[in-house]
Formats: sequence, C-alpha cells, structure tokens
Amino acid sequence: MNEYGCNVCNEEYSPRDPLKCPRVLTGCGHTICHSCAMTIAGRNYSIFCPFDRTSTPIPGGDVKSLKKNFALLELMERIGEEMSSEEKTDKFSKERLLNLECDENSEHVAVFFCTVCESNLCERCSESTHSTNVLSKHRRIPLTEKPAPVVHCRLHSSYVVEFVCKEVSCDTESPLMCLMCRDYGRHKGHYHVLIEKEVEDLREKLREHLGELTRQSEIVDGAVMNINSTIQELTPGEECGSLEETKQEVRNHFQRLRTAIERDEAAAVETIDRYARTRIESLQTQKERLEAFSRKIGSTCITLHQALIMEKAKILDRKDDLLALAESTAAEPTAVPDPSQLSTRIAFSFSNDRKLHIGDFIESRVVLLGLDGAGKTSIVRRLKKVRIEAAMAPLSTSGFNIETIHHKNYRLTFWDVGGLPKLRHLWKHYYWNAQAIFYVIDGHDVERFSEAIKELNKVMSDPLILTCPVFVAINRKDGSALNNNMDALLSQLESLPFQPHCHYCDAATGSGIDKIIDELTICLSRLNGTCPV
Ligand SMILES: Nc1nc2c(ncn2[C@@H]2O[C@H](COP(=O)(O)OP(=O)(O)OP(=O)(O)O)[C@@H](O)[C@H]2O)c(=O)[nH]1
Ligand SMILES: [Mg+2]
Repeated sequence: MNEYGCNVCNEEYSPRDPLKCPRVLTGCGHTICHSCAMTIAGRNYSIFCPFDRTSTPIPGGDVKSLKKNFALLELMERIGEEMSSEEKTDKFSKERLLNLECDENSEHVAVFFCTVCESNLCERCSESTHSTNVLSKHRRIPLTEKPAPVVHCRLHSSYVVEFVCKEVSCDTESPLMCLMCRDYGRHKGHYHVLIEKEVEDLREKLREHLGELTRQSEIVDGAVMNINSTIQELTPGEECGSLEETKQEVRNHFQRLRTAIERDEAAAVETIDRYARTRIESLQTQKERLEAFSRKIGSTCITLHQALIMEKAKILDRKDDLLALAESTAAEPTAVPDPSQLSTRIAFSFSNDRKLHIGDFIESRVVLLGLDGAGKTSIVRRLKKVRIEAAMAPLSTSGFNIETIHHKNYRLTFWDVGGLPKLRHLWKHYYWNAQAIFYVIDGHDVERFSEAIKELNKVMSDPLILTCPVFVAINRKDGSALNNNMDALLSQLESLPFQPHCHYCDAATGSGIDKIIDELTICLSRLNGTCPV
C-alpha cells in the first residue's frame, strides 16, 4: 500500500481526483477515501468506521458533507512538489530507489558500484575514497547496472552455476549445475536449461500469481466492504436500512390484522345488539298481543259474570250473544311462548372468516366440484334423502344447484356446480367465502383420472381457497375398475403439492357419504375453534 493511501481500498489519495479525496470520519478521526465512504455509507445518514465501528453522522446523507483531510492534502501537495523537483535534478533517482547502504557510511544511500573494489558507494564517498591517482582509475558504474552476483557450484567451487537440471530424479536434490556437473559429474547427459531462462520463467509465473492474487484481493476487499455495509444495515438502531424496513413491514402487517380484528369485533358486537333489538321488538309485539287478549278475556269474563246473575228471561234472551262471545274469545289463538322461547341465552359461533353466527347452527358453504358425471348431484341428493330413482337421474347440471343439509350443529349449504368442460372456468366464481371444497372423482372413469387430478390441482392452487380444507370423494366404490386402478389414482393424488383429505363413497348405495360429511364438520370445527355437537 502507498504511504498516503486509503486503508480500505489501498489506493493513493489524490488532491485532484474527487473520488480519491481523503474524508475524515469525525466520530473517530480515521480517514478513508471519498469512494469508499460512498460505498460503506450507501443510502444511510451515518457511516460506521471500517476500523473501529464508531458511527459518524452524514449531514443530509451526502458523503461530500464529510470534512476533507486538509492536512493530508497539503502534505501530499508539498511532497508532490518536492519529488517532482528532485526528479528533475536527481540523475540517480532510480539508484536511490534501491535504497542500498553506502559501504563507507551506512547513513548514506549508495548510487555507484565500484567494479574493482566491489563496493557500493554514495556520490560523496565515491569521490573521497577514489580521489588518489590510482584509485580514480577504478571503473564505477551506476548501481542499477551492477552485474548480478555470481553463484558458485557447491561441488566444483571454482565453477559458476550456469544451468538447471530438468530431470525429475534431480528435482529433490540441488538441480543447479556447473559446466563440470553437466559434462562429467552427476548431471551428465541430463536434460537442462540455462539458469537465466529458468529464473525468467519462474519470474513470469510469479508475476502471473501476483496478478491473480491482486485480483483476488480486490474481490475479497470488495466482499468485506459489502459485508460491512450489510452488517450496518442489519444492525439494530439504524434509522434506515433493511432491518428497520422489514420490521416496519411486519409491524404494518400486524397493525392491519389488529384493525381487521377490531373491525370484526365491532361487527360481531353490533350483530349481537341487532339480534337483541329484533328479539325485543318481536317479544314486545307478542306481549302487546297477549295483553290485548288478556283485556279481551277480562271483559268477556265480566260480561259472563253479569249474565250469571241476570233474570231467567233476560239471560235466555241473550243466550246466543253470550255463547258466541264466550266461544269466540276462547277460540282466539293464544300463542303463548314456551319457556325455551323466552330463554335469554344467545347461541353463537364463529366461522373461519371471524364472522359471528347467531343460532344453534353454524352456517358453512361447501363447494362441490369435479368432472361432469363424477356423481356430485347424486351425492347431494343422497344427502337430502331424495328417492333413489330421483337421486340417480342421469341429468348433467348446466349451472349450479344449491342444497342445504343439517349435520350435527352445522347447516351446510352445498353449491353443486356443473362439471362439463365449458363450465369449469366458472368454478372460481364460487370460491368466495367457501368453508370447504368437496371434490368428486368418478372411480370408474379410469381414462379421465389424469384430467380429474389436473383440474383438482388447478382448484387447489387458487389463492382464494388456500386455507380451505379440500375433501376428495372417490365415488362408485362398488365399481370393479376402481379396485384395479386405485394405486394409479392414489399416486397421482399424492403427487399434488398439498394433500387433500381422501375418502371413498358410493352414491348408488349411499355408503361412505355420511362419514365424509362427518369428517368435514369435524375439520370445520377444528378450524373454527368450535365443537361439533
Ligand atoms: N352406479 C353408480 N352410478 C352413479 C354413482 N354416482 C353417480 N352415478 C351416475 O352417474 C351419472 C352422473 O351423475 P351426476 O351426479 O349427475 O354427476 P355430476 O357430477 O353431477 O355431473 P355434472 O352435473 O355433469 O357435473 C348419473 O346417471 C348417476 O346415476 C355411483 O356411485 N354408482
Ligand atoms: Mg350435477
């Protein structure tokens, strides 16, 4: 990294490039470059220091509002000026970059190499040590031109290492070899290359690795920065960021639920009030009718009492009137309510849409679907205890039938919808407020099993009935085809994304139908939080 560079991206600060301008994090005093500050801060109004996690506010959310590090900028300007003037005058700038000590004075930086004394020297020491007539003839070359040090062979010390043996067997021992090793020694006849070529190849490989590692380092640093900004967004207490946004969405969801529940509660209480008002009005009317009747009985009784003490001739004279009055009063319908009608208990239950139902029966809407001829209408007629011939009439439903049955404490309204192909696109219009789906499959119709399952899958995928229990009735249990092909049908049912409740029934004999209705009401009760009686 450069001495004056950003410690996050390792790039040099620049007084001229606005993205590389050093910005001070006032919360902790650390400095990072403008572009890193932008990446870390994102869209937030504060920034976490990447070194010590101290928070610094960003006024207006604009990184430009962070103070520039003017001290650093001035220092860089000055160093820049000094370096450029030095570069202009210093002809040994490259040698100084090597930063080798002068052999005469370790505090000086060497720029020359004396090829005779084999010493590194600075300009001044080169002059002072080679000032005599003899020494001044020594050849001194710039340090950058100094010949590379010669390596001698370990076995033949007077010979220089010139080659590298490339035989695999010599790889573990020293592969370096001199002329003697090559022509007479242990590497005789071995494949070899010049040491310079081997070194250059190695340097090339290292350069490639370096390039790759630098690229990786940029990727890793970028990832670290992204993790930092993610951590920051997920850190509680930040005003903006995904954590707060998600929490707000969750709060909004529950607020909506609370509002809906409060609205339903108010509607339920209002329903009770309305029910009580209607009942009071009806009782009031009943009471007034009974009071009027009581008054009438009273006046009739007075008339009859008076008649009892009348003279014989007079009472007989009024015989017809008196008997007619007595009989008409007695014949008037009394309609006295029995005690159960005067019970103050208000029976109620809730359906799964949180709707209050008053009365002893829980209303539930069941939508009956299935391919044409599956047996839907026959099943409903069976439930309605219609005569067998009428129940099994071969008449396809062209629209829909509605039938209501009472089962335990449920009043089930069956919407029996026609299953002909041209009617199936209308099924979805019956889903609203459905408490259950009753899907009939003709167990005899093996060729249309796949079609039946495809339509069932479509029904179950509709968001309107996602929470609805789905009951599948495999009809014509007595059919011989049913027994032979059951495995095929069951495996297709199992492949559905959600598992329906599967049952067998037979509309012709009526077997299994009541059991399905029983299961259905138990399931509805579980969902409604009520008990089937
Ligand atoms: N043997 C036998 N026949 C049945 C059974 N269920 C229905 N059927 C007969 O199959 C035919 C079609 O029955 P439906 O109840 O009308 O069929 P659906 O599902 O209402 O048909 P669509 O109204 O067209 O959708 C009728 O002739 C019924 O008598 C059964 O369990 N056994
Ligand atoms: Mg029908």
